[in-house]
This record gives sequence, structure tokens and C-alpha cells, in this order.
Amino acid sequence: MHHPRREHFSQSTPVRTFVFVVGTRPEVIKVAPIVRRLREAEWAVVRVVTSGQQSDLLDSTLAEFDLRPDLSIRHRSNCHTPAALASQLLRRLDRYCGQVRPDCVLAQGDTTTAYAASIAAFYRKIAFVHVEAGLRTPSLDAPFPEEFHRRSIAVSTSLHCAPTSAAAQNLVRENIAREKIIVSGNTVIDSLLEVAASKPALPADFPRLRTILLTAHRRENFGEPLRDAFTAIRAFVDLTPDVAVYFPVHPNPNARETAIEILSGHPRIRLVDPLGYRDVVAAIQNAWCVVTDSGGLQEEAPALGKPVLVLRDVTERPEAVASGVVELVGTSRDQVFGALSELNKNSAKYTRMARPVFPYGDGHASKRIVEALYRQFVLPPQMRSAEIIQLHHAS
Ligand SMILES: CC(=O)N[C@H]1[C@@H](OP(=O)(O)OP(=O)(O)OC[C@H]2O[C@@H](n3ccc(=O)[nH]c3=O)[C@H](O)[C@@H]2O)O[C@H](CO)[C@@H](O)[C@@H]1O
Repeated sequence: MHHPRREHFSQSTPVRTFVFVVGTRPEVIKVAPIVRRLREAEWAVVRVVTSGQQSDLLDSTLAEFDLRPDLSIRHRSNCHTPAALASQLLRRLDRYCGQVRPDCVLAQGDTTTAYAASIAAFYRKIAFVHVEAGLRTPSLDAPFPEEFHRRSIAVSTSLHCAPTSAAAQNLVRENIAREKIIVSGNTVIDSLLEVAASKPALPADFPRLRTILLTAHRRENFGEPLRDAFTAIRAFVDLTPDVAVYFPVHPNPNARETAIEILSGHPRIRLVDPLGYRDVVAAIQNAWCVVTDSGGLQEEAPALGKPVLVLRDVTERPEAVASGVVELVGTSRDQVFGALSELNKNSAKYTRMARPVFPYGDGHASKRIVEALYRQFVLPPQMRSAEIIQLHHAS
């Protein structure tokens, strides 16, 4: 990696230790490009810790992105509540930070893992870097508990890597100093564009009809909301013979049971196990549209030119909604059925929504983040000019 300023102190470039803490599939997808780039830097020692938050999906995603954890935290006792996971993680991460003494702890997003990592770093007086900083909804408990995590993490973060200008503005509104914020883009677009460029093969069981790619597993949609949304989707498919559904079902039993109850046994609705990332990218590329409550898919599908209907009433990702390619439809039967019917009937609308837009990044977010880490943790303070960590305004 080329650092224009390295000549200033090339004799004795300090080496810094960075600990990434990840716990779920999207966190791996989103930190992998940063880890890979940072590992190429001679000034960085990189450690990866997995938290055990999502053990069923994590190992395959780690393998796909070639991330070998230095520490995999396993939990003996039941850790199915955010409180149980946070308290166990805090103890384990505190011990690890005490042993390794990193210069910086990094985590992505809004999971219990990211929240615990930020507290562990704070108690040890270690700098914390937050990737995908500044996403907000108006309500502290939606999504629950992620919105609380985001806001709490911001309080002790030393460097906020905001994916968009709007996310950076959210932080400024919370009185975060502008010098602590960079607008990096979202690293998910780095991963997405890299995989898309390698032309991933379509999963063999992907329907050869106009296909809705469906994913749904948000905690706040469990129960009636999911049941309503799935009922509407099934009714739409019944009435539209050239449309199929491809649904990689999340292993969470709350999501899985409702999916099987409402959507199984239909010749044009395919429920499949969770996909590897290459398969997801190929599925998005070949989908007619995406229906989802996932955060990541709201970011990925617009970049691949696919319309997205979001099964939520609010989103912390308003940029693609503003671009007109993502629509918030909630979960009520009428709204979900109506939105699908409209997309089907109104070809002008479909065409408007089916164009590639890049509000979440240009594929170079990890480069900007690694450069910011270099400036913050390696350059002497007098050389960290404001040019580096300035707030870019919306273009
Ligand atoms: C609404 C919300 O609060 N979402 C948060 C959630 O992500 P999010 O809601 O995106 O979590 P998901 O579990 O849906 O993961 C999405 C990612 O997994 C991929 N995928 C999906 C299905 C599949 O079978 N295989 C697969 O690889 C998708 O392409 C995407 O990249 O945790 C992230 C990590 O902290 C945060 O950034 C998000 O803000």
C-alpha cells in the first residue's frame, strides 16, 4: 500500500495492533475488505476475534472471505439474549484486550457484539473505531436493540467511519466532533463489487421465471408481521403465474417456522438454506426484485440495479429510498400485496426502480478507512491535518 507521507518517518514506522471483533454474517462481509487491506500494511498487526453471536452462519462466511480468527469466543451457557451475550462478551473481550493490548479495537454496525466491543475498549482506555457509523432511525427501540447500540457506541468512538454524508450529519447532530468523522462509503459495496466482477454462478435451484429474492428475519417482524407479509407474497404469486420466489431462510427459528408455515408447499416458492455470499450476489443479479427486511440487501440490490421492497416501516438507510429505487412497504397484507402488484403492472415504475445507483459507496470504502487508520494511529499528531478527517457534504 502506498502512503504518500511515509517518507517523513520511514526510518522507524511504528507498528500498531488492530483488533476486529465480529459476530454475525454481515459483520464479516463488511469488515473483510478492511482486514485484507490492513494486513498488507507493514505498520499494522491485525487480529480478528469472533464473538459467538451467530455461530451457525459465521463459520461459512469467515471461510468464504478467508478470515481466520485469532480468537473464537465460545459460550458454554445459553447466550440467546442480548443481555447474556453482552455480559459474557464484555468479560472475555476485556481479558483479551488486557493480554494483547491493542492500539485500537474496531467493530462494524449495531450488533450486541459491536456494542460489547466498544464498552470493552472504553474500560481499557483503548481507541475504538466504528465502521458503518451514524445510521439512525427516529426510535430508540426500532430496530431493537440495534438502534440503542448504534447511539451508545457513538459516545465512546474515536473514529467514526460513516458510510454516507447523511450518516455523518446524524453524528454531527449528536455533537460528535467533525474531526472524528470520515465519510468512507459502506464497505459492503467493496465486497459486492469485487464478487460481482468475478461473475458468480447462479445457484442451480434458482427459478427460471421472474423471481422475487426474499429474505426476512428482523426481530421486530417476528410473529404477525412476518405472517402477514408472507401471506401477501403467496397470494401475489398465486395470481401471477410467471413469478417465482427464491427465499434463503435465516436459521433463526422464529423466522424459519413462519416461512415454512406460510410459504412451503408451493410449486413456485423455493425455500432454501442460507446462501454463501457469491450465491447471494448472483441471486440479486438475476432477481426480478428483492423483498427484504435486511439492512445489507437494501444497500446491495440498488448497486446491482434491482428494485427493493422493504418489509419495514422505517429504515436507517434513507438514501436509496430518496433515489426512488427502494420502497418502504411495511408488513401489512394490503401494502405488501399492493406494492408487488404495482411493480408488476406499472412497467414505467419498474424501469425507474431497476437502475443501478450507488448511494452507499463506490467500492473504495476500505481504502479510505485504512488511510484514516494510518493517519490517526501512525502519523504523529502534528501531521494529522484536518484535510484527512473532514466531513464531506452531500453531493
Ligand atoms: C436492519 C439492521 O439493523 N441491520 C443490521 C444487521 O444487518 P442485516 O440486516 O443486513 O443482516 P443480514 O443477516 O440480513 O445479512 C445481510 C448480509 O448477508 C448476506 N446474505 C444474506 C442472505 C444469505 O442467505 N446469505 C448472505 O450472505 C447479504 O447479501 C448481506 O450482505 O447487522 C449488520 C451488521 O452489524 C448491520 O450493518 C445492519 O445495520
